[in-house]
Amino acid sequence: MVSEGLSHIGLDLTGQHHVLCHLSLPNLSLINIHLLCKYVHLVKLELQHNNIEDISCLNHIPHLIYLDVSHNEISNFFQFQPLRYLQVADFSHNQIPDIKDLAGFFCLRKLNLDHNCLSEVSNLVDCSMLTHLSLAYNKITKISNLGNLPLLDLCLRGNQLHCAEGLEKLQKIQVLDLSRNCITSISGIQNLHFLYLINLEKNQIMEIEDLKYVIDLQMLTNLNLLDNPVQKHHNYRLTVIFLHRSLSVLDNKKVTVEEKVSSINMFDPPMDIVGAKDHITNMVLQMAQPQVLYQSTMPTPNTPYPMLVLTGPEGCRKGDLVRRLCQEFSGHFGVGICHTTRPPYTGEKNGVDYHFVSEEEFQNLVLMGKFILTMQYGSHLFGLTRGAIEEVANHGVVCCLHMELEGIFSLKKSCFKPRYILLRPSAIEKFIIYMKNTNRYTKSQIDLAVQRVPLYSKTNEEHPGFFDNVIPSDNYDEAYQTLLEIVKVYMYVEEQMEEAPQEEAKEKVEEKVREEEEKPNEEEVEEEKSIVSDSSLRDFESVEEPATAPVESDSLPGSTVEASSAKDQADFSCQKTLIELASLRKREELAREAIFGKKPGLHSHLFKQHTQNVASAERDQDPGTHTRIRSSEVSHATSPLDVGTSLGGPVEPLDGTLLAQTTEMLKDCDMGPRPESDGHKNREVTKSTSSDTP
Ligand SMILES: Nc1ncnc2c1ncn2[C@@H]1O[C@H](COP(=O)(O)OP(=O)(O)OP(=O)(O)O)[C@@H](O)[C@H]1O
Repeated sequence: MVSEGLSHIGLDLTGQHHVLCHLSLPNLSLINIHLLCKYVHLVKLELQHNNIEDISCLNHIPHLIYLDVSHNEISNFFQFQPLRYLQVADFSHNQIPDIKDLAGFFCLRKLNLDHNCLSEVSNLVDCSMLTHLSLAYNKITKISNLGNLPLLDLCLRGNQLHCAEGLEKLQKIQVLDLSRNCITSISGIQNLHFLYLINLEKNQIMEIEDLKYVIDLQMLTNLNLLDNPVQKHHNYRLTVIFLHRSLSVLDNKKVTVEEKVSSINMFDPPMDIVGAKDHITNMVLQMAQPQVLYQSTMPTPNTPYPMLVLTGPEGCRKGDLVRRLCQEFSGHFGVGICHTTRPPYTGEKNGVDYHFVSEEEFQNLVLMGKFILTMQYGSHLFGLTRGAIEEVANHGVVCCLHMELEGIFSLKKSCFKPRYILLRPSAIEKFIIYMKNTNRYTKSQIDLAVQRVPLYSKTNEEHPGFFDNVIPSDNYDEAYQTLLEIVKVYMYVEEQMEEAPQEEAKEKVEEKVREEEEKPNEEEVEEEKSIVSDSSLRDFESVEEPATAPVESDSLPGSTVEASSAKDQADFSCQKTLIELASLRKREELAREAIFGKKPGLHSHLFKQHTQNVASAERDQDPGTHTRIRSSEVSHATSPLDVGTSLGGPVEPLDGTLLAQTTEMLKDCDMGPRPESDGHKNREVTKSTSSDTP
């Protein structure tokens, strides 16, 4: 029987004789193997699935490298002289109650003691070559005595462990199987940085929180938490995938790219996703409501309603800056008052600083589709309603707002095209001191604000042009002065802010325009020349209209895609003669007056560019180089037209052509106002209007 099991000819230790060095005798019901004492040259011995109890004959086989005595009846583990060359030993499926001293087994690399009766791990610390140890299905209750074995692979499956403590020093370990135990906490594995596979199937891990110990394991790609209570958690899989970005297999199932993206979008969505979601939500809710035509903010195809938005981390005093600007230049700017669920700070007034509402009220407003954007900041909700902007626009002034970055990402998706100014604290220490000194902010608020400072800088770096300007916010007064300079340029308000001289200049221009209208056609070219040379006119039109390409005029006014910002228009507007500009401006004013039903106020001068569509439709291009204004153009503007007013004020004369164009434009977009005016602030129309479209 033995001779049949022998194989593999090799040299004996002297190197002079050939010997058969492998012996395999499995499944033979062997009980006594004493005979093997004579086979001293064996290096590999396989005796699995027999009935062997005594293996002391191994004392006589000193060169053994591989030994498999699994599935026998051995209870005296390693009761033989140390086999100093033994590398692989399989003693699984026996009845071994404890591990004897293995100090002499210098070369032992793999030891399998599965399915025995071990209640603890012991006597292995001297196995300085041991890389694979399997102790599955024993009765081990505690991981101990593993010292700093160079283990790469440890299996403790099917024992009675309650925790993972005791593994801390196994710094090289790569594969850890702790499945089928009663483990509730995996504390102890957090520093095993080479782990790439952890099997925790069928344990008692309850909370996602318990997984914090694996979060820092950068090499971990395969985690099995099957049959743990934690799996019942809402969004369990995406949560784990999010917490551990390098996982490629979770619960024996491949982690897909879609899951990775979804998990990030769910738990740490990029700002543009947050903005887009917020925008879509608000738009869908808005569309479920009867549609309203907002007149005051209604952009022409090329001219957006002017708005100014200050952003930056909480505590950079953007709110104060907005309020100060609007107070000092109330004729030009008005604060758009947002809603919030946060309680008012000392001195804050409802309806002035915010509309302070309860969470329930806020949610109701959300469901009513009132908001253009919402965001949760800290534990409070903030939101900007369409009405808040309209309120300011009705006064014919620029709407000023302040908000966090998420708000901007959402607002950028809307039809509004504000100017965005970033207030950036560069001296963080000073920023913190200011926040502390106000006694307004809690520590966590300060921490959050400080933590978000880099977010703004990063957005500014990664999205060039995202903010129109960046102002250091370290010094409040300097920041205000810089802001003033900037808004003058943006909003064309320099003249109006400095008032008298510009007003005069404006009047002069208007006078010239009137004169122009009254003059016979043939004199126009001459007159144009004289007006161009008028320096006061040049002052009034101090900002040049940039050169351009034609613009598509069939865009949906106010649509997310089409409404172009004043900034964008710089690229599209025509080079016009000064007289033409003056005329256009005049006619634009008249059109506005008709729509608003009142003098439009200064903000019509705050538009950065002018309605090129109107211009191209209205002007009569001379075959020569000059553009002529038909005298009829302006005189038509005096024909009275009965249009319902948003404010119920007197109806001003309107240029019929322009109104027809506007109505046509609205019709094109399926959003024409109802013929009968209801005299209310806003009129309902049947379809989506100038408000945002998702
Ligand atoms: N509708 C909104 N959308 C997004 N963010 C908003 C909105 N309204 C206010 N915020 C922002 O929420 C944050 C908290 O508002 P809060 O009024 O408490 O700030 P603050 O202490 O006055 O900050 P700051 O000094 O920067 O004005 C601020 O950054 C504010 O700009």
